Amino acid sequence: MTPTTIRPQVPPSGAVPTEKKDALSDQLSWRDRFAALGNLPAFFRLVWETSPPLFVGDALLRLVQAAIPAASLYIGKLIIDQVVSLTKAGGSTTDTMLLWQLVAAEFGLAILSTAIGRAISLMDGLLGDKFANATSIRLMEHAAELDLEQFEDATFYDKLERARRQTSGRTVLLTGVFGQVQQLISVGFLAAGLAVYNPWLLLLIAVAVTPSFIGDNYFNKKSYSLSRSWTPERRELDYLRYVGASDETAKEVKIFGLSGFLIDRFRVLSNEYLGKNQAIAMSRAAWGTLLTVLGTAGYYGAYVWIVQRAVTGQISLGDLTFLAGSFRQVRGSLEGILLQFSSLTQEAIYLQDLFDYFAIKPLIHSPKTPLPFPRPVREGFTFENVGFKYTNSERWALRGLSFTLKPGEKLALVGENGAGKTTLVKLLARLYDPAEGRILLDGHDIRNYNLDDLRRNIGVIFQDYIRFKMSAGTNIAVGDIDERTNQPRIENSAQRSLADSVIAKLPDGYQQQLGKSFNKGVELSGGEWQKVALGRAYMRDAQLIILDEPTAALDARAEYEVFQRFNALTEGKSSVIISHRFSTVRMANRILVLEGGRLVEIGSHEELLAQNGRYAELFALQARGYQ
Ligand SMILES: Nc1ncnc2c1ncn2[C@@H]1O[C@H](COP(=O)(O)OP(=O)(O)OP(=O)(O)O)[C@@H](O)[C@H]1O
Repeated sequence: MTPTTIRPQVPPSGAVPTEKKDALSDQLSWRDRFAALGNLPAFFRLVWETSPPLFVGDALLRLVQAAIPAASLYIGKLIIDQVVSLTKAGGSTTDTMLLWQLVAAEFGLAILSTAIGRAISLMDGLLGDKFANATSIRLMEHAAELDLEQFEDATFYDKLERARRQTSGRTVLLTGVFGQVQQLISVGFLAAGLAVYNPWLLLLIAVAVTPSFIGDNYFNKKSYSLSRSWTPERRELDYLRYVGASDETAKEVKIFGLSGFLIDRFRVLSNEYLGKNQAIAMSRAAWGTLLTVLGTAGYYGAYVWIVQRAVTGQISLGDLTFLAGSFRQVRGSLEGILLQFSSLTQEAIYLQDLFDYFAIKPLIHSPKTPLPFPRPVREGFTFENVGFKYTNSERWALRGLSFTLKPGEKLALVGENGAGKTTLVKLLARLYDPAEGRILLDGHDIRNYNLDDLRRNIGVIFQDYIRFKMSAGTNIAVGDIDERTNQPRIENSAQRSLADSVIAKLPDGYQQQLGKSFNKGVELSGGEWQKVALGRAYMRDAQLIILDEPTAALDARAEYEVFQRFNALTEGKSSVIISHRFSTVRMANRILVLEGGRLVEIGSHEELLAQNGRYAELFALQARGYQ
């Protein structure tokens, strides 16, 4: 197996009950495997929901197909017996008639079997594709509900990754399970025929198939635990492949000459995995051969018994072919079922990943009975002793933060890198909830409002905004995606953010595909992208607009102009601006200075200069740079 097809796996963690299974994956017992089969009903429900007609059609066809082998063997027996009696008796026309009818029936069955086989693969394919699409959509829908914090958790990410892979691989499970049931029914018919002659034959079959089943099961378990323990590395391999071969990284990879470093790392990791996997594959092949020889010996034991009975005249020639054929088929099918059973349970265990992912519930959600969102906001947003720590960090990103953002106020956040400015903004938009204290809106905790209402009333443009590889118009419309067909509004927003002059230069104007990776796509400069992204803030009819340094790539004149216009255009609305340029910051009504997650100063530009504290110091530092 190449690294590309390495099963997505997860490292042990104790967060969710199912994770226990991860830690024990080396000791997957029969009980675990049977327990994993418990996922199948839920899986079938999902498949059924995908398309009831295809599901039923597939099942019915397989039922008919299951009966064909036994019927065909039985007709074969009748044909041979008929031929034998005809050769003995000289053959009358009526007897020959029956013979030809039997041959025609056998022919009919062969055609029917082929046709049904084709129809089944067609239905499996259609159903599998539909199921994969439906699951991908559910996956995205569920991802949209989850918290930002959950995405930043490595264990969660592994789970998401594995679930994502389930969507394409599940067709295998679908065909596998359907095929298993079909084969079981088929074996039932054939075994009934064998049992009529001698029930001991069935026991002999069981003995013949058990060794290779045990062997295969053992090796499946080994591959499973190997691949499961490899999730983090597999993610790293994916990441290396992306960094090593992507339009977004090509520039830096070239400049810093990183390709050798990346490829070496990839090679080491992938070879390590390959080596481990190869070892398992080789011992599996060796043991598999040995155990199959044992099984074959069992089969020939039974064959000898059948042949002997035919020679002594205890059974007819037709019986001989029927029994030998049935025995061979039952053995083959049973082996198939048992072998597939271990891979089936393995698939069912992987299925657990998908269900685990769907079972993750967001912690940030709307209350059952939300308060109506104030329009207009009357008192503003009040931080009351707010503290916040990222899950994966011991440090408080923000602590003891108290201030009020009044309606209509223009607030600027100032502080050195890592001071907590972006974190404050994320808390306002409820991307996270505070660990300590509360944030109030018009006197009520923001958790009491509908989450969508809150977010609809807050427009945030982050410093790492997304450069959608879509049209220029869509790149602005994402600010209020419901208005994406409202061209005047898009153009108006572009005008306000100064993106109109950028778009005017594009060959296809607002329809212009942005991003080089698409045909006829045009790449913008950093500053041009920012003007387009800023347009998103104007698309939205928000009461609070937050700009988290989205202007850093603008030249000084453009940034000055953007903020002058911003102040005029957001008249009456509250705004929060994060910028490291004091020429911008000083335009705000009030400036909030953060240091190490704490509020150290708050006031207007003049007040803070007069205080001669941290702000004055930072201001002087920057001013000196311009002298
Ligand atoms: N997703 C995260 N997980 C863990 N820690 C984080 C995360 N995001 C930020 N931090 C940490 O929280 C602290 C505050 O980060 P924040 O992004 O709020 O700073 P900032 O003031 O916006 O910085 P900058 O000026 O560099 O944008 C930093 O120490 C940072 O390392």
